[in-house]
Amino acid sequence: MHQIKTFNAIAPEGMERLEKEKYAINESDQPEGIILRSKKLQETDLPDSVLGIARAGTGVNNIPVDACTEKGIVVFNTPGANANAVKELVLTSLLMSVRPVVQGINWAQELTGPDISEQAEAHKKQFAGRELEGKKLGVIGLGSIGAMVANDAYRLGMEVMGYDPYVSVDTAWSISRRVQRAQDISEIFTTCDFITVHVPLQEKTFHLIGQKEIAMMKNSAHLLNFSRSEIVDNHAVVEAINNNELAGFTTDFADEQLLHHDHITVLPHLGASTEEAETNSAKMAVRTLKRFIETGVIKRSVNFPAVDMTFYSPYRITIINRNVPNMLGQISAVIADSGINIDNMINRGRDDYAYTLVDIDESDENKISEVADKLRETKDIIRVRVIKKEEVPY
Ligand SMILES: NC(=O)c1ccc[n+]([C@@H]2O[C@H](COP(=O)([O-])OP(=O)(O)OC[C@H]3O[C@@H](n4cnc5c(N)ncnc54)[C@H](O)[C@@H]3O)[C@@H](O)[C@H]2O)c1
Ligand SMILES: O=C(O)[C@H](O)COP(=O)(O)O
Repeated sequence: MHQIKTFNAIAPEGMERLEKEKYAINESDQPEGIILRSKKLQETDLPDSVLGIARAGTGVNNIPVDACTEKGIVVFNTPGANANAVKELVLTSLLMSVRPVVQGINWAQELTGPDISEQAEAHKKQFAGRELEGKKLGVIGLGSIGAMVANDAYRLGMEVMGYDPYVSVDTAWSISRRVQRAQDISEIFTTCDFITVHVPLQEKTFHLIGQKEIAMMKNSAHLLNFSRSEIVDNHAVVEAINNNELAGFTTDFADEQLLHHDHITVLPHLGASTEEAETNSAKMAVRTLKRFIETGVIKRSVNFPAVDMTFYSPYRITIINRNVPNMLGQISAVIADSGINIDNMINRGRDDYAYTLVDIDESDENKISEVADKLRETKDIIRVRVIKKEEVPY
């Protein structure tokens, strides 16, 4: 039985793909796999049993990824699975930043008397807004979300400029050629009426938008943050808005200093909270983790290379090692010295670590267990796993 632990509510459409005969959910404190959303794993001791962690979502800043890599724990996420949900909320927020819709709705609810309709007509002017058409939107980060926001904002009639020095080839192909490319991030800050940021939280994106960057923006600009709170310096935002140096801010991340401010809208991290996004993310996370547990195949990992090989042999050995010279030679030698024939083998490196799958033409479990122990004793090998090929019913 494979033991899985979950944190946060993971959509049942995903969890039900873990067959009851093979998987036990939240029944052990020694799980092989963890599935979670935004739970901060930094606050949890990870037992040695953990092989893989699947984030049903995109941001992995709630997972101690470097520590996991050192322990040979593979971390996965679900790229793009919730992008449409975030895009729709960003577009909603853009529209709400120019139309005082919520204020109008709340005002209308308070109306009393026999002439409600006349009162509404007489006072509607106070809720007049502006239009997005013809205004310029800057999109920082053209990944799954940024690319969708850029394309759809263009379709709404906005002029759109994007900035992403690391944009992937696939995403670059999906972006409308009418979206202008900024050569430098300052072009976005100095020329745009609306600026939305869609980058991961990393050391180099912490306070990517701070006092200096806000000072470059138009006083009439509106800033949106649906990425992570720490990417924008909220204190600098409040100061700038109070000094009329920035017109407004919408964020998906609650922070006390942002509350009860007329020009600041705070949402309770709702970007990915749609039925569709939760289902997509859960299904993708479960599929990825299940494949890794059952076959050792790695896909969509944020800390190990993608490695796939069809599993034909009776047993597979998976090896995580430091990416240093002659590891493959050592692995092959240990296996050959044990008299085991290698059917197939694949190895990929990523930064300081590498991952190897070795399919062996051997069914003697004692012999396989001995060779696995010898591999574990080899310098620079961090983790070794033996997987028995499961019978696939026809
Ligand atoms: N509010 C929510 O509920 C919600 C939902 C999903 C994702 N997110 C956040 O949004 C982030 C982006 O999500 P995504 O699915 O688009 O991820 P993604 O990985 O597809 O795209 C991120 C993009 O940012 C770019 N980038 C990285 N550093 C940059 C920099 N310094 N300047 C410009 N571009 C840079 C990358 O090249 C990449 O194209 C996630 O990391 C997560 O933190 C929030
Ligand atoms: O990074 C993400 O995917 C989002 O922030 C969604 O987080 P959630 O799964 O906690 O809603």
